[in-house]
Amino acid sequence: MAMSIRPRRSVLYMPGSNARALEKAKSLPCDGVILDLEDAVAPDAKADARSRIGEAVAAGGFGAREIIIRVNGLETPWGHDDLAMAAAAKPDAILLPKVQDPEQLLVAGARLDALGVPRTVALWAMIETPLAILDIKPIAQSSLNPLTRLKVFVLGTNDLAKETRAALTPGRAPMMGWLMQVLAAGHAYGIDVLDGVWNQFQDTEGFAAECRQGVEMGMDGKTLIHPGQIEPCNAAFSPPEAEVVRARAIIDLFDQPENAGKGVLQMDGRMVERMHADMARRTVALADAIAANA
Ligand SMILES: CC(C)(COP(=O)(O)OP(=O)(O)OC[C@H]1O[C@@H](n2cnc3c(N)ncnc32)[C@H](O)[C@@H]1OP(=O)(O)O)[C@@H](O)C(=O)NCCC(=O)NCCSC(=O)C[C@H](O)C(=O)O
Ligand SMILES: [Mg+2]
Repeated sequence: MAMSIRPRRSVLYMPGSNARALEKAKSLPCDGVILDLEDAVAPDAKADARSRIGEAVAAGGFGAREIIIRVNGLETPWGHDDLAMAAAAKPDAILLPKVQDPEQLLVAGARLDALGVPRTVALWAMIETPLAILDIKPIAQSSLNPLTRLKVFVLGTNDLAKETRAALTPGRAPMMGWLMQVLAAGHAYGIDVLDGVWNQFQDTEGFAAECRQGVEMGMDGKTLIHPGQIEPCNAAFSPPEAEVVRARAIIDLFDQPENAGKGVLQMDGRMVERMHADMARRTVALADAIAANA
C-alpha cells in the first residue's frame, strides 16, 4: 500500500508582529511556517500580532505550506486569547510552547474540542525544558489519546540551553543525549521531530553542518529563523536522487513474484531485508510528496 507522508524539511518561524514577513510566507519555498506569538513578540505587541495572524490565516493563500500558529502558554496572560484566535482561524496545527506534561496537551485538546475545532487541526509540542526531556515518553505516549491531537515535537534548543545551562556548541555534544531521547520517544509513537534553530543565520557553513547532523540523527526537518536558511535546509533533508533510485530498486526486487516468500535478498553485494523495503517505501513516499509540492 502506498505510504502518505507530509514533508516537514524546513519550517520557518515568523514573528506575528511582522506584517511584511507574514506576506512573504506566501512565496517562500519552505514546507511550513510557524506564525509566532510567543518569544518573538514583545508583550505590548501581542494583541496586534494576534489579530494580524488571525486575519492572515483566515484569508489563506499559503499554498501547500503547512501553517502553524505558536500560541503563548495557557498559563500566561495571553494564552487563552491566542488559542481562541487559533481555533477560529483553523491553521494546520497549533504549537504549544514549553510542554512538559501530557496534561497540558489534554487541556488544550479539550478546549479545542469544546470550541468545535475539527481534529484535523493538530497540536504540536515544543520540547524545550528539562522536565519535558525527563518525561518525554509519557508526553509522546499521550498521542495515543486522540484528544491530544499530538503530531509533531519541535525542539526548542535555546530554551533548553537557558533552563539547563548547557552550552549550544557546534556539534551539540552537551545536548546530544537529550535530543536523541526526544527522537526515540517521538518516533516510537509516530510523532515527527523537528530540530531546533541555528541562531547565527549568517554562518552558512555552520548551518549546513547542523542540518547534516540533524539528518543523520533522524530529524524529520529543522526549524528556521531566516528565509536564507530554507533552500540549504530543503537540500539537506531531501533524499538524494541516488538514494531514491536505490529505494525504488529495493521495492521492485521484493515485488518480484519469485521473491514473494523471501525475507532476505542480496542487491549489488549488499544484504537487503524486508525492513529495508519498508525504509525504501518511506524514502520514495517522501521524494514523491516533495515533488508533488514543488
Ligand atoms: C533574525 C532576524 C531578526 C534578522 O532580521 P533582519 O536583520 O531583518 O534580516 P534580513 O535583513 O537579512 O532580512 C531579509 C529579508 O527577509 C525578511 N525576513 C527575515 N526574517 C524573516 C522571517 N523569519 N520570516 C519571513 N521573512 C523574514 C526580512 O523582512 C527582509 O525582507 P525584505 O525587507 O523584503 O527584504 C529575523 O530573521 C527574524 O526575526 N527571524 C525570526 C525570529 C523568530 O521568529 N524567533 C522566534 C523563534 S526561535 C525560537 O523561539 C525557538 C525556540 O522556542 C527555542 O527556545 O529555541
Ligand atoms: Mg523557546
